[in-house]
Amino acid sequence: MKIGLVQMKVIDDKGKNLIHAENLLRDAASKGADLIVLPEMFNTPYDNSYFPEYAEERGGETYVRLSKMAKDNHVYLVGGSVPRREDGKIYNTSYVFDRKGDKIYEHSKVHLFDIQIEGGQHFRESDILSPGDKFGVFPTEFGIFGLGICFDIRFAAEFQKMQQEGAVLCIVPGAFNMTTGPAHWELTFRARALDNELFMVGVSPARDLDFSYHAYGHSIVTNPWGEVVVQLGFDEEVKIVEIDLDMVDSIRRQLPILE
Ligand SMILES: NC(=O)CC(=O)C(=O)O
Repeated sequence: MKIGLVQMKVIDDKGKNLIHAENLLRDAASKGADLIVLPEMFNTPYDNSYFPEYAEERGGETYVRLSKMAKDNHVYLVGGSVPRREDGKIYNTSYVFDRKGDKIYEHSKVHLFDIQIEGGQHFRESDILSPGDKFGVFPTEFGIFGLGICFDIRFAAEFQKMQQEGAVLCIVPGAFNMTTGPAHWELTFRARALDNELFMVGVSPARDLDFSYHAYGHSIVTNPWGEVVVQLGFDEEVKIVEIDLDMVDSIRRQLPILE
């Protein structure tokens, strides 16, 4: 299968972010992508101060546009994530659409990004966002896939559970930063892939020094042997990556740790 990684720049204008995502997604689809992944918080700058203004209910403008992008381009789409409003709370939510534009799954970030690294990054998503309460998997024509959002990747047991529920590939829209990115981005994607002998796909926003939060970029695909299949730089880029999902069974047979 071919995966389109859309490492896009995100600005303080939801309408322009949506148009930009549509254009980049069309480009990825025209190059043969079956599954396209957008970054964490792709319609808003990644900063607590923007989330209330950008938040929409499920079924809002961003949701409708994502569904149309999937249908018009006949692709599976993991719509990065967006601030979602429900019952007076805001969640960091990722919607997944199939080739017909039907929503087949959604995940709200369970483990919120609250860190205080001495001399480095500070962030408290929980000042504004509420956590999701579950992880799961969803079927596709290629096999069963799992989904987490950014900080969720640090919780190995959640990915082990997705593997036990049949996942052969897990997708993580994420926005690590210039403290955690160089230290842990590649490491966590390789580790979760190797622990569970599956493919991992991570898509970040491109870095933009005009905003308070400097995303690491480096969108990545890692394989069941724990290798990096592809890793981008920090700038905006659309990349198509071909993977062979038969590698999952092959590695699990040769190195039967999951048994
Ligand atoms: N956006 C995030 O959740 C960032 C993150 O997980 C990190 O470790 O950095």
